[in-house]
Amino acid sequence: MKDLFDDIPEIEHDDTPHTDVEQSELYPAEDASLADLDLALAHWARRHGADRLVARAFALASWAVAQGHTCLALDAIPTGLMSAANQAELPTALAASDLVGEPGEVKPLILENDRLYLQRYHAYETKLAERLRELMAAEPNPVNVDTLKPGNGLFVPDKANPNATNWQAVAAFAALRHHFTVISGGPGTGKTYTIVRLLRVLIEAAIEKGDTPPLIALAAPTGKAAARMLESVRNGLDDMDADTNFDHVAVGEHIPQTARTLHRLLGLTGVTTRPRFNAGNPLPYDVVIVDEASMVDLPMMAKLADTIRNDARLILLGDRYQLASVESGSVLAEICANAGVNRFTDDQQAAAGDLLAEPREPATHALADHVVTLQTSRRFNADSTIGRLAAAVNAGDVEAAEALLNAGHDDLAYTPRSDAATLSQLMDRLADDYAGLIETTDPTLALTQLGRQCVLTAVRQGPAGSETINAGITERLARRFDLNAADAWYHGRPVMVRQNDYRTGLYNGDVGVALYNDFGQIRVWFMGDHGLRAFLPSALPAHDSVYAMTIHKSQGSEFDSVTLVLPDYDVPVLTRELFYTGLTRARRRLVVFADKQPSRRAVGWQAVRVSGLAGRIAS
Ligand SMILES: Nc1ncnc2c1ncn2[C@@H]1O[C@H](COP(=O)(O)OP(=O)(O)OP(=O)(O)O)[C@@H](O)[C@H]1O
Repeated sequence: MKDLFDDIPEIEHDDTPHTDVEQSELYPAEDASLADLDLALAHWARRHGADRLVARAFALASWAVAQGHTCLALDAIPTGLMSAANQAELPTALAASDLVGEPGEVKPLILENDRLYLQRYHAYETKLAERLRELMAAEPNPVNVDTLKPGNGLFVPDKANPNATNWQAVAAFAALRHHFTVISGGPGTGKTYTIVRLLRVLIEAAIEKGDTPPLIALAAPTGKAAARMLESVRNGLDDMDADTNFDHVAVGEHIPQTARTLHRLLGLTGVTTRPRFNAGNPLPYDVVIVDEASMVDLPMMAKLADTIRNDARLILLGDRYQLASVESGSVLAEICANAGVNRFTDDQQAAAGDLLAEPREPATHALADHVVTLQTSRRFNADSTIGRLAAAVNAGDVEAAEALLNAGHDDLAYTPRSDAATLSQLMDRLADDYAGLIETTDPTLALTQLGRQCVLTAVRQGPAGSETINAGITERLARRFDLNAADAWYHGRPVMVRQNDYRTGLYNGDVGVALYNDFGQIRVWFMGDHGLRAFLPSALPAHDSVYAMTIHKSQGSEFDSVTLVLPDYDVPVLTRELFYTGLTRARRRLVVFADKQPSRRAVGWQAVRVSGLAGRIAS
């Protein structure tokens, strides 16, 4: 069988000097936002016969991907990147170019309905949509869903509202009846709770029939998220222990004791972009569950869907409102942002019976029956200000968000300033908190404190950036404890790993702490699946100090207490999704430092990523 990406040629890198094209001819100096890679692609196009306008379109298509879009919307090119006059001529130039093709053609650029794609991204998008449609079209072997029904013990009706639809049971129902399901929900809405019960039904059904129980894989986009997923699944199994009819041993032994990164799962651990597993060599698992799916970018999701056997189940868990992946695409949000969410076809409504409390208008959308959003957070009850703030931010309700911030509550404190003087006072206070790390010699205590609190920032640099806050706290601690400022490794230094490292088993986002041992040597301690692990500083992959981290880096992590610092000036990254993701990292207490104007703007501004995925899946 052919590999999904076999017929997509890479654009070759050509190192021959190219004096024939003047850089300034293509890119006036003010085009600072175009990166070297964008420029290199345009030069490649020029050398392969593209005129200036088409070469520029190559650069812009590459620029669009770097901005997180999967393609360039021709009707929304910033005039700073291409003049209106050139934009008017662009469609004719593209139509005349040999380097630009239609869908189905093998050309470096593909033009489809005013969207211009680098061919690879067009292929990722079309193949992913095609693969999801294939998975959605097939019906798995029937599993008895009676155990999900209210009163049967597995999904208990909500005491406050016993007659309402139990969306957790409906999510399990959807996943039992389909090969592709998305279970979306905010923090603590019971995504893992649902999955553990769903796996139990699948495993028990197989055991009862005398079949081999399903082979299950748990995976997440980052090592940190994978570790959290595993912990939640273990907790979920323990919770289920309260149920006397449950054979923990029989079920538990078929639930994996590891959760892997997607890179690991697919065998993408080298420098190659081609995974070891693909359509021709699919994953051996019967059920693949991916947590924190909002962080999965388009290329990874396409590769993942490609590896799922036709008779296996792919279940994505995540929060559709969170920040999308740093790379291109916002696959989860696109799948969830359509008329299919919590909507069911006639057929499924009949099968669901009283799982759906009231009859609903039958849905016809391609994703109907496949996407279920969980509604009730167990972490944030109705009185939780963090929960209400999260809802207001999601709804883009600036007034409600502001009222909550200003009202003052036990779980939420707000300072409407984030100027340098205010942040300096904040760093004084934080240095007091983090002094505990320097005073302890116990790695478990130190790591527990680091899991309890964190400062999250919108940006890395500048007065309200994570680098500045990290440096400020380090400086204060160095003064107070008379640390050697030149020594990067001081007792109590918290660090965060910046890249996946399969040699040490340390992953991007893992947090450790440096402590002197009894022999006067520094060791950096991390909590692994099987307990504490210590490393020599020189053995660590790339890392940074981590009193503060960016909200992007915090995805997939949670802390009891979060201090959220937004800059007092506008930055493009400051969007509703960023604010929501940052504030929902807090389990119990949130402290916000944010100037009024930028935070108002963030709540009102939703990030939009140009992509054709939703339309393709629906079509
Ligand atoms: N129906 C329920 N009845 C009782 N407790 C529940 C129910 N659903 C979830 N919980 C509890 O709520 C907590 C959060 O659930 P869970 O970890 O499954 O949520 P999640 O959506 O996976 O959260 P996260 O955002 O952390 O990924 C857990 O302690 C779980 O046991």
